[in-house]
Amino acid sequence: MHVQHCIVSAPGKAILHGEHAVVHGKVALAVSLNLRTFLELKATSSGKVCVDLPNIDTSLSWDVSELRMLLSASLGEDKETKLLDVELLRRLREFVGITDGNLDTRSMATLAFLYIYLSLFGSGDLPSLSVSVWSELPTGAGLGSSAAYSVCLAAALLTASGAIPAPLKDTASTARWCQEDMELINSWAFQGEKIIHGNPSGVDNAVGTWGGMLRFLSGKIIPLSRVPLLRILLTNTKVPRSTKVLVAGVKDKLNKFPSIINPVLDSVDAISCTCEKTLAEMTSQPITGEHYNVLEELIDINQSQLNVMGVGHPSLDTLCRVTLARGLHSKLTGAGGGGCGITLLRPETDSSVVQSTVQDLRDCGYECWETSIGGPGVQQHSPTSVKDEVMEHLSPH
Ligand SMILES: Nc1ncnc2c1ncn2[C@@H]1O[C@H](COP(=O)(O)OP(=O)(O)OP(=O)(O)O)[C@@H](O)[C@H]1O
Ligand SMILES: C[C@@](O)(CCO)CC(=O)[O-]
Ligand SMILES: [Mg+2]
Repeated sequence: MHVQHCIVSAPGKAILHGEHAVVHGKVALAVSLNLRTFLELKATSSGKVCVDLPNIDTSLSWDVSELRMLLSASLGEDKETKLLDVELLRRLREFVGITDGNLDTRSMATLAFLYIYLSLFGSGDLPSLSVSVWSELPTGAGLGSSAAYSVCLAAALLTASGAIPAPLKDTASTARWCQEDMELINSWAFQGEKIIHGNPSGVDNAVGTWGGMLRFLSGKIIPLSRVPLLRILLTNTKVPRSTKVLVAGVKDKLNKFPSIINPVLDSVDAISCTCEKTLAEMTSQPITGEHYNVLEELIDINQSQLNVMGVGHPSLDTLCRVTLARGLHSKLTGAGGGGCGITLLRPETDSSVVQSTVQDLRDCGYECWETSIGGPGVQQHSPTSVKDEVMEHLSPH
């Protein structure tokens, strides 16, 4: 089988409110970032499947014939399956050499790739191909790098398998899939997230697929079309952590103290709903300082709730303290336990205040970006439309 060459990308995300609570059926508000993951898929005739993941120093290849041995007769028949195929996953874990509890970056990324590749191509000839993925996002830092990776894998492999058409027409530089195709991409990306995360809510892959700002509740995705332009400072504390471990920790706390933790989760839900209402008001009425005061208070309360859930970290306390000393309010974003935080910048926040804050945070060893939010979801690119820097990482000379 010969597959088509394609380049796709998907955005990372920041969660404004509702991380962790969303895993337990509460509302989350999430927004795409202008930092993206790019994937290039090339057809080859080498009889091999090659994967290059430069962000995590990984370069692997397998003979198509050895991958075929992992398939059982029943595989690949249902391209819309919602449940993980535990038997395929068990074989892949054995093949990749993963023992239970092993969460290393390379194994998780390899497992997600092989699972989607074999599931989508398993019913026919397995094609030789090479896939390279490079991201502008920090890996494992709360900005949805696993979801952007999974969305890119799903979009490229579904397109290559012919399950969905390539949307890019002759002269266009970028193109997006239709709603139905995006739903299929999202459902396969969710499988990738399950492999990497254990028990994901699906909010991260939804933002990676659709982009923009979303309200997410129990798998239901509502795009928020009218949102004010928010200025956000992103800070990476560079403290490593694993989303899978943190999500499991909150579940343990909930099981141990249901009457204590359930009300916290309900309260987070109310934070997301109040934030959504405030954002809506900011697009239908003149924006006032009071709107920003409310957004700042919600950030402070939500950060305290996340600490109660056990997903805070001293590095994040430092972020909140350092920014508050400049009058700015911050919270962790994503799974917490280190990783990234967001700081809300008011429209009147002077660039000198932002610069001094960034300097204070750099002095703590952190990395900062003032970012624009609401970038497009998954898209296909023509090779000439991708920045040279990105192409250099995808196909180094
Ligand atoms: N560019 C990439 N190349 C290869 N693998 C990646 C890449 N980005 C993410 N991954 C995979 O995703 C894993 C990180 O996922 P994890 O969910 O822990 O963090 P995150 O998605 O960045 O944060 P959060 O889920 O809190 O938003 C890595 O261990 C790796 O397996
Ligand atoms: C911590 C969490 O709520 C967000 C991770 O970005 C996990 C999830 O929703 O899958
Ligand atoms: Mg993740």
